[in-house]
Amino acid sequence: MSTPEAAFAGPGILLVLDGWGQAPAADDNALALAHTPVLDELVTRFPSTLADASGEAVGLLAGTVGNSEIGHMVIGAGRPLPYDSLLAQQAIDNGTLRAHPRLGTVLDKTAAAGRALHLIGLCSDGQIHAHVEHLSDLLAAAAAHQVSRVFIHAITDGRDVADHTSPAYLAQVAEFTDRAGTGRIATVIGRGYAMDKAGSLDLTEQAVALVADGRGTPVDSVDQAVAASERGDEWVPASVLTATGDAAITDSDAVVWFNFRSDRIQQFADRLIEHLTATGRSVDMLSLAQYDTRAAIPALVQRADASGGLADELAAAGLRSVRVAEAEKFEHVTYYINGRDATVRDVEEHVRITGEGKPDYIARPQMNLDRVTAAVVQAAGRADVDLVVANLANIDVVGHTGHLAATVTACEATDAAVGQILGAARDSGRWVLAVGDHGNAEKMTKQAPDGTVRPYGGHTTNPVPLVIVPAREIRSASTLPEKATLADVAPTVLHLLGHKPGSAMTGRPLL
Ligand SMILES: O=C(O)[C@@H](CO)OP(=O)(O)O
Ligand SMILES: [Mn+2]
Ligand SMILES: [Mn+2]
Repeated sequence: MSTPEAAFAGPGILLVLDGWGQAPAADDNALALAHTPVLDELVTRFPSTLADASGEAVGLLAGTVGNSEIGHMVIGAGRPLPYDSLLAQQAIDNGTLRAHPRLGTVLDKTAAAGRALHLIGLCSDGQIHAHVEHLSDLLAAAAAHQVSRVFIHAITDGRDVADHTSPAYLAQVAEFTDRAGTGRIATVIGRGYAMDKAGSLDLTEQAVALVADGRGTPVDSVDQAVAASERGDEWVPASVLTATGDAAITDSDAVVWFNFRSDRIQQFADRLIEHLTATGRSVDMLSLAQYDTRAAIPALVQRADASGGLADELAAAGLRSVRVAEAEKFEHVTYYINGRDATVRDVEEHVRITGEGKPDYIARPQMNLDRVTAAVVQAAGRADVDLVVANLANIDVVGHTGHLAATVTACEATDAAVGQILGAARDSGRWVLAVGDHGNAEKMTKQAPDGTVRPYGGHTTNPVPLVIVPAREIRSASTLPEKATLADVAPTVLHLLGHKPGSAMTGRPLL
């Protein structure tokens, strides 16, 4: 491997622009509509390429949109990692999920005792947190083990899929139960409540009371539940299907969570476990994939090993890094980029920027970007810091609102922040590697199954820009390979820092 050119070598900044995808200019492309002189100049003036951030290139099923977890994990690991959604799908396809001994034991016990099985999860095919078809396999397993009382506690989406599509997914669930010959939808609630991860326990408690105690608005149909929301599928109020009858969790029941991604379901799982324990109910609980809950829940699919990534290499080389992000993406530049490892290594400093009050992303698309930027600039000015790792969250977080004008403002705010960070990098003699973790804001509409084009705040399969800004003016024009993936980021970062890629990394230095 060659040594990096002098203009590139040395301390640097790894800047993840969350949700920064590439697509041709169009009237639903917020990044193209926004006035972004800094980002525009970045990709034309400095070595840049497009990196794959979705599907097989990062460890997802082919054609699956990228997401922040796998995006940051692959950026850190320097190799694609079979993600939980892929592992769950493989376990379904090869029959090991429904034949899982842990599942079999729980189902047999439940059937023998005449107890109920509760299946809780997000009902859509967004494939970021869950896939509704995984529920179908669990229903088939329940039927095979003669569990006759099966209650589905459905969480509606509207974020990873177009809004107002939840009735179609709930109809699909009804088809699954018909086909399996067991199971009924017992409750419905929006993910805004059931999948809060901001610590808003008042929201989580509504989901807990619904599922554990059957406390919610009585409804005659799932459509009635969905129609009661004034803010789309994400905020469907806690609803109890009267036709299903009493589906509260009783002692010795079984609970299986079918989200594969932990971050947004773990707060609910934690609180449900605590509530059941406090009310003297002991249940058998399983989760599809591993959750980061306070009390461990046995999982049906084990996580891929993500060790040997950037954090381990930086620690081995004694290179100091400062990680900066606002609350929404803090775990991404710490826990996920470190390979789902919560250890804070001696050479790491973590800076979490929090705002005041409840964020309103449409009213304040700037979020707390000024403070994130200030923290990055401050860390960049420190001679003892080899690498600053930062996530600028706005493009993705505001993009999720599906609100085009607010997302355009978020892109413009990000552009100005990148401008300031580039200035600080020049002053401190640092290179900057800027990269998206998956697409989002470059596509703000989606065609619904009925042919209508609707606002869409979710992620995309588009590639992401990857740019390397040298520490000093370059004389010879360096170019990057035409094709890259997120797995190339860690090897490139280590190379720019004057080190070899880790032996576990399969990505390559791009310079
Ligand atoms: O907000 C989230 O939970 C997902 C979308 O469902 O986005 P991200 O992968 O960027 O966290
Ligand atoms: Mn992201
Ligand atoms: Mn996102």
